[in-house]
Amino acid sequence: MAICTVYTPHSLNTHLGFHQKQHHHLLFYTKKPNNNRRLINNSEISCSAADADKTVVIGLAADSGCGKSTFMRRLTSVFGGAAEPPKGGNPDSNTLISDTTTVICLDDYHSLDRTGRKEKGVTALDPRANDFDLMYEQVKAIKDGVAVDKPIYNHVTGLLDPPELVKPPKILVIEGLHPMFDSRVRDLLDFSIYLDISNEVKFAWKIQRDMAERGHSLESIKASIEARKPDFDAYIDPQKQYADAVIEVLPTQLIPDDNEGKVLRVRLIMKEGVKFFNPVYLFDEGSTISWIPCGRKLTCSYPGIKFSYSPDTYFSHEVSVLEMDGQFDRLDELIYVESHLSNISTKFYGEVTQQMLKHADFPGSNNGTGLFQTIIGLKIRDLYEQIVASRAAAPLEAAKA
Ligand SMILES: Nc1ncnc2c1ncn2[C@@H]1O[C@H](COP(=O)(O)OP(=O)(O)OP(=O)(O)O)[C@@H](O)[C@H]1O
Ligand SMILES: O=C(CO)[C@H](O)[C@H](O)COP(=O)(O)O
Repeated sequence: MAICTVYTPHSLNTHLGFHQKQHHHLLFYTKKPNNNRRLINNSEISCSAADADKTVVIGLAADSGCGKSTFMRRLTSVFGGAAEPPKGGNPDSNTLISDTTTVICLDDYHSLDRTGRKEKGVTALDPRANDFDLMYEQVKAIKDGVAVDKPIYNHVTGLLDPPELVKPPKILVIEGLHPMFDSRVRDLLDFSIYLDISNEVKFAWKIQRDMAERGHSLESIKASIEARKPDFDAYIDPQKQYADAVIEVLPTQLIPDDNEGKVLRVRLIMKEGVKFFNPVYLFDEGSTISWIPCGRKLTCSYPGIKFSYSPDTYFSHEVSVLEMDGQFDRLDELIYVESHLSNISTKFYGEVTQQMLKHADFPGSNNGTGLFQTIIGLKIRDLYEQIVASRAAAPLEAAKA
């Protein structure tokens, strides 16, 4: 859909019965976007990509191996339909496309390939190994409705492959190490999320994946985490101050001196005052609540489950924090917890539980990581629908004025 402006002579306005006060022009919609001006019946018509059609851009930041792909699978599932790599394209493409969303991985903006980084002695987290000018230009172009030829960083070969075409989707998710690092890119984001995985938990997840699935040794995993840490602290971690929502994953406090890292304490930190985003709350908005739901309606084994909710400040911003410590024994009973949460942007009763059950095999489905990722997915759908509705209403309001 494009928005068109009709510039009419005043006499024609009157003749057509148009009610125009000042500018002698009218707005209308057409399904054929056209940037050219043309004359029809003495009226000049100019059309451009409607704001209502502009791509909504979401940023998801986290270190590698911190659950971005899992989160993306949960998010795209909320919109329905599976996300697939571009058909007939590079089999090592990092892009995932579904009906509504396109997820691009910011690793594709590495300016140095694996050898280049080794020669220069920089990590992929270092801004010098990334092309932020290109990232900005391309995300902006997509947001403005223009397709781009985006580079591909090939994680199999460590090389930069020939580019792939990315067409503007309804929702573009930019996920990776630096979506909020460059202020120009940051300003393009309609909503941003940071996955903040504590060192202990990151280590446990890395071991689980890289040792079990990729055959790496414990020593090499430790060394890789240590080698990345200074750049992680300098360039990745500070981005969390800009995020509209942070999912913080910590060791449990329910088991004294737990060092297994299996039971997790997960905090959903939600910024107040973000347009089109109303933080979730438990029982009573703005109160401080502590809730142990275990009992007749929720089966819990050791060490149980504890929820908390309270207002707080985070990097000088007012936030609401919802916390879950522990894990679910039976996912179908999650409906009991869901029914006590408000502002979760579901379209029907039990939608959170349904989504969680649908992806019960994803990592984190029995704890707060899966629950809060699902809820943020629903909040993003709601944010998208609100943005589209407000953009559609804006020109009509302007025309009425
Ligand atoms: N919520 C979770 N609970 C337990 N383990 C998890 C969770 N999320 C991710 N993991 C573990 O971390 C691994 C990496 O997850 P995922 O592939 O989603 O991360 P990623 O950030 O996309 O990684 P990369 O950037 O390296 O591709 C998973 O294989 C799993 O072992
Ligand atoms: O931090 C990372 C983001 O995923 C990767 O380490 C970075 O992209 C470099 O990739 P590779 O290790 O495959 O060369």
